[in-house]
Amino acid sequence: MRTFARPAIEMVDSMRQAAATDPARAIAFGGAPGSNSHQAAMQFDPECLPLPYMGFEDALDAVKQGRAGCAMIPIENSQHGRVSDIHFLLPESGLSIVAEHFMRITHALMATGPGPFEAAYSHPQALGQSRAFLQERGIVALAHADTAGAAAYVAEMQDPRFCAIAPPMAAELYGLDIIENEVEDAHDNTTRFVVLAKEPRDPAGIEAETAMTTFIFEVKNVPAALYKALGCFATNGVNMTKLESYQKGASFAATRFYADIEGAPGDPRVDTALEELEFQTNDVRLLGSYAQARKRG
Ligand SMILES: O=C(O)C(=O)C[C@]1(C(=O)O)C=C[C@@H](O)C=C1
Repeated sequence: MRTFARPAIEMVDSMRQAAATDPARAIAFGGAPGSNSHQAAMQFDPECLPLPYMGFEDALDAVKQGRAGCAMIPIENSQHGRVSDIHFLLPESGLSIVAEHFMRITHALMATGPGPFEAAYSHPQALGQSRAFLQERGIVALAHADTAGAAAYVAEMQDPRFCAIAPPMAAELYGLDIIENEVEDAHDNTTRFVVLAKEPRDPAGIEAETAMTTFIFEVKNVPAALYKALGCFATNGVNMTKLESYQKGASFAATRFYADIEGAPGDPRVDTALEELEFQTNDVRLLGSYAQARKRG
C-alpha cells in the first residue's frame, strides 16, 4: 500500500481526523504536509482543513466521495510547463474547476548532513524547476511523489548521501537542515493551481470582467481542424489564454486540446463560440467557469 514516509504519518493522521469532523471545510491535496499544494490550500482559504493524500488522483477521489469540499491541484508551472497526468485526471474526475490560485514557488535543498550529495529526491516538477542548480553540482535527480514527502523520506533514511528539494517549511516539519535556499533556476517561478469541487460554479455569479472558462475538445481528423475550431473564438471576439494539445489513446489521429478562454457561458459571444465549436469538433467538455485570480496579459 502507498503510504507516506514515517516522519509524516502522525501529522497526516491528525490532519485526516480534523478534516473528518467537517469535510465541507476540507481541501484535499496531493502531497505530504508542507508540500506546495498544502501551502496553496492555506493561502487560498486560511480557514480550511488541509487534507493530505499521496497523489493528485487520491485528492480528487476524496472530493468525489465527500471527504473534502474541494481539492487544490497544480496544473502548470511558469518554468517547467504542464503538470503531467492532470489533463487526463481532471476530465476523468467528473469534478468542476471552481477557482484558480497562483503561488510563487521557492525550493530549498535540505538534508540530514552537510553533503556532498549524490542524489536529490523531489517531485519531478520541482526537480525540473531546479535542473541547472542540480546539474552544476553533479547531483542526480530522483523522482518522488511530492516535495515534502521527499523531505520526510530523506529524514527517515538518515543517509548523508541524499538530500531533498522541498519548500523550506518541510525542513522544519521533518527536522532537516536547510543547505541552500532558493535553488529554483528562475526567481519568478510560479505555479498555477486549480480548485475542483463536485458542483460547478454558476457563471451568472462571476463578475463578467474576470470570468474564465476551461474546456477540452477533440478535433475531427480532417485538414485544418484546429484552424476551424479556433475560428469559432476569433469570429466571436473571445480571447483564448491557453491551448495545449495531448493524445488520448494510441491512434495519434484526432488530437485533444485543453483550453482556457476569458468569459463564461451566459455571455452571448461565449455561447455562440462554444455552439460553433460543438459543430466543428467531435467532442467538447466544459470543465468549469471561475473568476480569474490574476489578470491575463
Ligand atoms: O510536491 C509538491 O509540493 C506539490 O505540491 C506538487 C508541485 C507540482 O506538481 O507542480 C506543486 C508546485 C511546484 O510546482 C512543485 C510541485
